[in-house]
Amino acid sequence: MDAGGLDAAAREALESAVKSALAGAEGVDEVHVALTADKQRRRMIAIGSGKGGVGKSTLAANLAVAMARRGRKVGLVDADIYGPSQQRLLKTEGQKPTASKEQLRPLQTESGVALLSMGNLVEQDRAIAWRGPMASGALGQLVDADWGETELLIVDLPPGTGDVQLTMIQKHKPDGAVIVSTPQDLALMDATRAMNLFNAADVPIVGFVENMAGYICPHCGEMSDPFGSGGAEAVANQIDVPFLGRIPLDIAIRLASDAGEPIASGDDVRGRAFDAIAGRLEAWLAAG
Ligand SMILES: Nc1ncnc2c1ncn2[C@@H]1O[C@H](COP(=O)(O)OP(=O)(O)OP(=O)(O)O)[C@@H](O)[C@H]1O
Repeated sequence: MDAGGLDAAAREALESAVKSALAGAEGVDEVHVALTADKQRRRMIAIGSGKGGVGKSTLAANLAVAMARRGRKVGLVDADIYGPSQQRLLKTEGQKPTASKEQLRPLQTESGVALLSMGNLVEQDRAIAWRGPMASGALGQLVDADWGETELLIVDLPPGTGDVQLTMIQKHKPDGAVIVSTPQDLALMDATRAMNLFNAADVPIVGFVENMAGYICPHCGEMSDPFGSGGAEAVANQIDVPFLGRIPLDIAIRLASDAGEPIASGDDVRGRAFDAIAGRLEAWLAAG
């Protein structure tokens, strides 16, 4: 009996339903139920943004960690080939992935997420001045690595909507895309452009995330809105894409990232906003 996709409680319920249905049937002395789970296909979710610095890498790292904490086998590809940062966010600076049969083996991070970042493959602080085809080739090696049991691959795309991004999206065809934006109008225009890029490649949009939505003062805890708030949700509603959640601008989020321990990996309440988005992504994956 295939129990793929069922959690422990649902498996138990299925098992006892089968047992009670067969109990007492003629010729049946004992009932043994064997449940198998088909190997789940790997799903790839791209995290994109219309422009740089809006928190795409922060979201990618925290979402990966939050999904891993929800029991998923998660891998993270830092496709931001020109400015990789995941090696820092997931504390693997200085580590080098190994390779077998010409396939890279991802690094295992303390946060439970497998990682491949260009930042672990090229010398630190050396600008990567690659042309498009070389960048695409490098990305291919990261995506087609030996991801083993990984069920969910999160891809942190380079910022913007240029050729490199388009080639990546067309070639590797993610199952869905999450778009990050800050609340200002200009950033939102860029986010809409990013959405069009995915639409052009027939990649479904999982939804929009608004980052740096309100500033929480570390001294008094009061919230203010330096960049405004609610813009991404309004745009998402206007263009009829789901709104996945809002992350406040909070110094604790940056400090945790800089320390290589994404805030979603601990018990800090400020990690909950990422977990809520992970819950929505989980629901999207379950529906697809
Ligand atoms: N919600 C937040 N609160 C506080 N700081 C944040 C938040 N989100 C991101 N940051 C910080 O803002 C900076 C930019 O974030 P990040 O690197 O994630 O952006 P990005 O969109 O991936 O940028 P890039 O274009 O360089 O790839 C980082 O220093 C990060 O720690």
